[in-house]
Amino acid sequence: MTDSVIDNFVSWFANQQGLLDTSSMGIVDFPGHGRGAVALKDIPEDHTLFSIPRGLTLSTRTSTLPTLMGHAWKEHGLHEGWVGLILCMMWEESRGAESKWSGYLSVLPEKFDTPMFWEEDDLKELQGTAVVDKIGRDDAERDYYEKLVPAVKSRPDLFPEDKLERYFSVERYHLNGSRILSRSFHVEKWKGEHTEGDSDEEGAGGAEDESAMDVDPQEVSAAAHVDEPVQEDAPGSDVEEPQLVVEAEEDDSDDEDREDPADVAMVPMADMLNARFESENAKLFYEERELKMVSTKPIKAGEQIWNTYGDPPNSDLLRRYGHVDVVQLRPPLSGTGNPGDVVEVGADLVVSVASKKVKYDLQERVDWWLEEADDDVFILRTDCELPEELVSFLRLLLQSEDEWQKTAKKSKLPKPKVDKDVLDIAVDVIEARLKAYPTFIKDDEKLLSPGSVEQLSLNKKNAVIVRLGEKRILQGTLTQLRSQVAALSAPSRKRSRDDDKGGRGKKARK
Ligand SMILES: C[S@@+](CC[C@H](N)C(=O)[O-])C[C@H]1O[C@@H](n2cnc3c(N)ncnc32)[C@H](O)[C@@H]1O
Repeated sequence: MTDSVIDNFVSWFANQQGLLDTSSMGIVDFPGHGRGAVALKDIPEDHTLFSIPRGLTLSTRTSTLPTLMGHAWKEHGLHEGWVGLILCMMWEESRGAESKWSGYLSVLPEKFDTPMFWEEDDLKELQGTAVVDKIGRDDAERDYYEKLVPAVKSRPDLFPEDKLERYFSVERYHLNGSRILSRSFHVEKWKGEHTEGDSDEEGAGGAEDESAMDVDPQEVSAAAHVDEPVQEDAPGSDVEEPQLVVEAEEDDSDDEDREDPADVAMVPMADMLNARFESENAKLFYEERELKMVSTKPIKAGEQIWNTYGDPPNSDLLRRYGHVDVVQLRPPLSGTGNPGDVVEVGADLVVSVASKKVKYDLQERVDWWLEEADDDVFILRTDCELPEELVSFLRLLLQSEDEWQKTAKKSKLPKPKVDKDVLDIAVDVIEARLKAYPTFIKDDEKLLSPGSVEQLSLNKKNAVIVRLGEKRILQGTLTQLRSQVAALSAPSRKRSRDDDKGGRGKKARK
């Protein structure tokens, strides 16, 4: 990206009433990271680096397209998921300089390194990882053909024939979906805010967010902040995952997963910041009329200004952003990788391992578990502890018929207490999970070693880093389990209270 492109973007931002402290922050290329923000001088904590008027965010609330389409917006299902925002982005782009966001859209990426765009040969390298089943290309495409195309065809006045191929193709649809996946924020309305054009017809509104009701200025300081990304499904599914979440601090609603698609917004300038595990030194806050990027730590001149993407595992970083984090790992793991990595262990794998060990049928208790605990995936982390939910599930599967009848009667999940039987079966489960990967740890370490890693393409290298991170967690968990088995088997040793405890010692949910 040349300086002039960035200069044009910065001028556009200023012309649209965005305020950038150009003496404190610059935008430069960071090799391997694309563009990012750099501190041009020492910046104290709590300094506003830039602010963005709400009307400059791009969402289905701020684009005029939903209003222009009227009832057809909802009739075509554009008020659900990301398809509406994708269409707004395509339409704004098709308007060229007439669009308020032309200076922003022209700096958005035209290419992604995410697995959504990989060839089969590269995708094979991810076998066994949490990425494979979550790419969601088919779901996304269904929305394109079933909602977007009929909507576009119904309004040739808005979507002229000669612009369809260039701006409204399925390729542009995926590209804009990936722009949302890697750069959008969750921006809620200000409390009590009423947007002109908003009505009970969800998504029918379209005017800019400037008609907010009067808010006590005191409340401005209680602004909410950008928080962790929601980790859910891929674009095209019902529940979406904006890159970053701005949420009201006091809002603890149970419904937070069911986000309003109108809250998903592209935020010019704020999406220029990169992120790295636990490196955050700036964060986006929202107020009644604007969003502000504020330093959360002192930043030295020359340092990169980092936002947070919520420190997700490498599987999610790769799938959503196209990069991975490699930093120092913490004990019990060693070497480098992403301390936020996880391994997903499906309940179906656990059941298939258990069913080889027990003589009774497990279906009834599995159905009960799914009903009561609603957990069909267990998450192992880099602490290499058995998750308490998995311990509780294993205990359930190992219960005698009598015990199981009592459990069902009490309607209470088994306590996550580890004993030899649980440990033995947990070892079998982890060993079975390791078999999902076609290569061994030593193979991956060799591929990433100096002299070898240079031969790998970026996609292959990232895939190996993701799967190695997961395998190290499994191997570390196996090591811990085996030492627990050895401790329990040692006849003379008095067991400590810790030997008895599974996972992190908390009670299983319920
Ligand atoms: C919100 S944008 C940040 C700005 C972006 N670098 C650009 O050039 O426009 C997110 C994208 O930045 C890149 N990125 C962010 N953090 C990174 C990191 N730690 N390492 C490599 N790439 C990173 C990834 O390509 C990601 O999809």
